[in-house]
Amino acid sequence: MTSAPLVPGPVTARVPAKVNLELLVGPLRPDGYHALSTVYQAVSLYDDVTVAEDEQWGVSVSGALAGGVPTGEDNLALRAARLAAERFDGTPVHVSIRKGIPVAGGMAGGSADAAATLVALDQLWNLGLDREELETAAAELGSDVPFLVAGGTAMGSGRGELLAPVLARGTYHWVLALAEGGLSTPAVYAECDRLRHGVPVPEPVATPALMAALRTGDPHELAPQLVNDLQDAAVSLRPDLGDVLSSGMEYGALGGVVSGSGPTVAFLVENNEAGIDLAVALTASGVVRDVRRASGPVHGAHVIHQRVD
Ligand SMILES: C[C@@](CO)(OP(=O)(O)O)[C@H](O)COP(=O)(O)OP(=O)(O)OC[C@H]1O[C@@H](n2ccc(N)nc2=O)[C@H](O)[C@@H]1O
Ligand SMILES: Nc1ncnc2c1ncn2[C@@H]1O[C@H](COP(=O)(O)OP(=O)(O)O)[C@@H](O)[C@H]1O
Repeated sequence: MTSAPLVPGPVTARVPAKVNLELLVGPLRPDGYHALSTVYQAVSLYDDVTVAEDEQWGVSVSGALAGGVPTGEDNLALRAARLAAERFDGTPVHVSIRKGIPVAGGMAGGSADAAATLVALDQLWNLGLDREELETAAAELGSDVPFLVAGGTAMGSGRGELLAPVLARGTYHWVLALAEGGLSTPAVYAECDRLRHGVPVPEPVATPALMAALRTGDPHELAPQLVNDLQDAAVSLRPDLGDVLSSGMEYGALGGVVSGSGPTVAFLVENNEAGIDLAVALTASGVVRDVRRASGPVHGAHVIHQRVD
């Protein structure tokens, strides 16, 4: 008796969001990107991305946060799948995304989906890619895609795609204030350039005090080191973020910073209980649309499920 050939079943990868603990923005480079020195931390808000063999390329998005995500060729996960197919001789897949990461929120949701797609296809197509091969493909898709493959806490240089490990002890607790609508990353970088016009901008260098704070594992040490050179630009485009930042501090956050290009604001709190208190206070205040609690660091994109058909 001959049995039907085994078809590889759909593979699901889970991928976290990120916050930038430090985001130092250097001069605009000739290729249109800014030189960066950043420290990323992966935090426990997740998208789940499933890839399945199909007759044609496609992508679908579900979940309460799915609004605003493109479902055509612009979707970064679909772009990741097509890039992987070109490079590794793959056939069409359908990508299904369950969104738990705010869209256009400065938490790298699209980049996360691209990272998860690469990791899931590595398994679906049995490619056996090593970390370097995954991160090289990731860098072609966006500056912070390699970090979403890596996860943890890491330093990013170049345009953000060159990663180096950072020694971080402990677990940090975050309250994330979500905003109505998103901010465009290129628009925020452009506003940063506009605000700094005529001011000399040095090459960015990671702050030793931040690295020292991360080695202590103490959120009180980390809080004063949180810094984002895009924050003024994000607040300039969205002045309501100024109120969000001051409310969070008033209600007991140890520190607060706009996440990446915003408009999400990340508040560092002492522990889980303090996170619950701050989330309740911010929600009751009406200054934020919605809040999420998260902790970090967590792992980067990883396979959580493969169905065997
Ligand atoms: C600002 C950051 C901070 O981590 O995150 P988000 O807020 O988007 O999550 C990143 O730099 C976003 O990285 P990513 O979203 O991957 O950006 P990319 O697709 O590579 O670039 C989109 C556009 O952002 C601008 N850009 C991006 C990276 C960089 N180092 N300099 C830039 O000027 C450029 O205008 C570029 O065309
Ligand atoms: N899979 C995806 N998830 C979210 N946004 C996506 C995706 N693919 C493309 N995009 C586009 O990327 C833009 C930036 O989204 P996102 O990566 O969530 O934010 P940010 O760059 O602020 O971290 C969105 O406005 C959306 O148009």
